[in-house]
Amino acid sequence: MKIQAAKVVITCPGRNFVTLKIETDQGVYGIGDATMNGRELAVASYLEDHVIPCLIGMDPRRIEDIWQYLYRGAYWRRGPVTMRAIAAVDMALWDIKAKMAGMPLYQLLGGRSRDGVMVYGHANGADIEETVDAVGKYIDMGYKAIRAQTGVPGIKDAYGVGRGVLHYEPADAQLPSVSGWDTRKALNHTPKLFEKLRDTYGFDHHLLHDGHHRYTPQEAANLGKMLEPFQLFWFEDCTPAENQEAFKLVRQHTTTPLAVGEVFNTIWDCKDLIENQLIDYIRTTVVGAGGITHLRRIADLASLYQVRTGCHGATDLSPVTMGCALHFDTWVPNFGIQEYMRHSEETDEVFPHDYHFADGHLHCGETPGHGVDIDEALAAKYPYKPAYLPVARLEDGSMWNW
Ligand SMILES: O=C(O)[C@@H](O)[C@@H](O)[C@H](O)[C@H](O)CO
Ligand SMILES: [Mg+2]
Repeated sequence: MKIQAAKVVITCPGRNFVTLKIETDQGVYGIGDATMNGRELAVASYLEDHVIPCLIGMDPRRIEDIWQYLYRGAYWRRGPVTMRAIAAVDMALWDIKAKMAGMPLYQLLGGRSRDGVMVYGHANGADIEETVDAVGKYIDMGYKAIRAQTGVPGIKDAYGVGRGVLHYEPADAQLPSVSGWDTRKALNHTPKLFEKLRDTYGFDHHLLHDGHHRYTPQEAANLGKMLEPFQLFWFEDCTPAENQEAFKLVRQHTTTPLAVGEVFNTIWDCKDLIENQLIDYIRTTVVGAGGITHLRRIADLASLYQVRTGCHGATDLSPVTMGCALHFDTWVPNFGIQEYMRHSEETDEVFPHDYHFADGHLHCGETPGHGVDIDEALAAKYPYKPAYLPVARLEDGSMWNW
């Protein structure tokens, strides 16, 4: 069996997606996601110019060997571009293998560990009242877990506050828009949001919060401590994690569970955090961290230390990643939660899929493969549009972490 052809499809049904399609000499094809929000064309070129020429003629059944070929063979290891390109190939090859086996992907991974995948949605609002209403809407839709973000008085476009209710989309400008940040104001405001949420809805639902890399370790520890009475499911990206040691300081001071890893690419980025039990949830996902083959390794390492998975699932991760993640989540023994930001209707039409939401959970389908396809004719109707994520500046103009 041979890989006969492969191509990259770029489409923008509301936001940009980069998709790899691998075709075999036996008529079976597989699909993989290679989207990197705001830097899409870099991965498309990496695949078209440097990966596809090597794939032609290879045996698509050799998933592990091809993974190692692309990782070791590049010499330049790791990084978001390389690992997304490898991830796209890996997803497509697992799709092909599962289609050939006539099984849904989770069966190949080891079979079902749970009936459904608990997901969390994004509730946000311009102020506390709006966010409290938004959380209520998610509860009404059946969600068991909800991430809550709110506008902060005096901060321009605080992180996580979108314009739409269900389809919040941060990458929306031809050039990066400038948002504001002020740690003091956020520290004053955020605990009030969670106090109000618990007063209004009680303690039956899981609540989550994303710090989006804004705090220093000491500030993160302070916020984690202030949030303890409200029993969060997790406090995410409380401080930048390039320096994994930084989490020691946070950990020493708070029992609020910590989640990190949506910007990680490999097991090496999370090794120290996991081995030192400095986090509770690892957020690496299929597209970001080298596909199913590598994500499985991260999850196995994490399981030794009682760290559970919490795959990133924002809208910039295409339905192809979501499909793969749901098969992974259905199997992985140390599953924690899955993020689920809904895609627009246009996106769902371009990527027909068999997963569905019911009762606070997502359920992968039983179609052989990962269950997500691409309608290329429809994709062609939505050409690529440059779109950047915002940047953040402090009041005095200094750059900060968005
Ligand atoms: O937790 C999250 O979902 C966020 O941190 C993401 O929305 C993130 O901002 C985007 O994926 C960036 O592309
Ligand atoms: Mg996040």
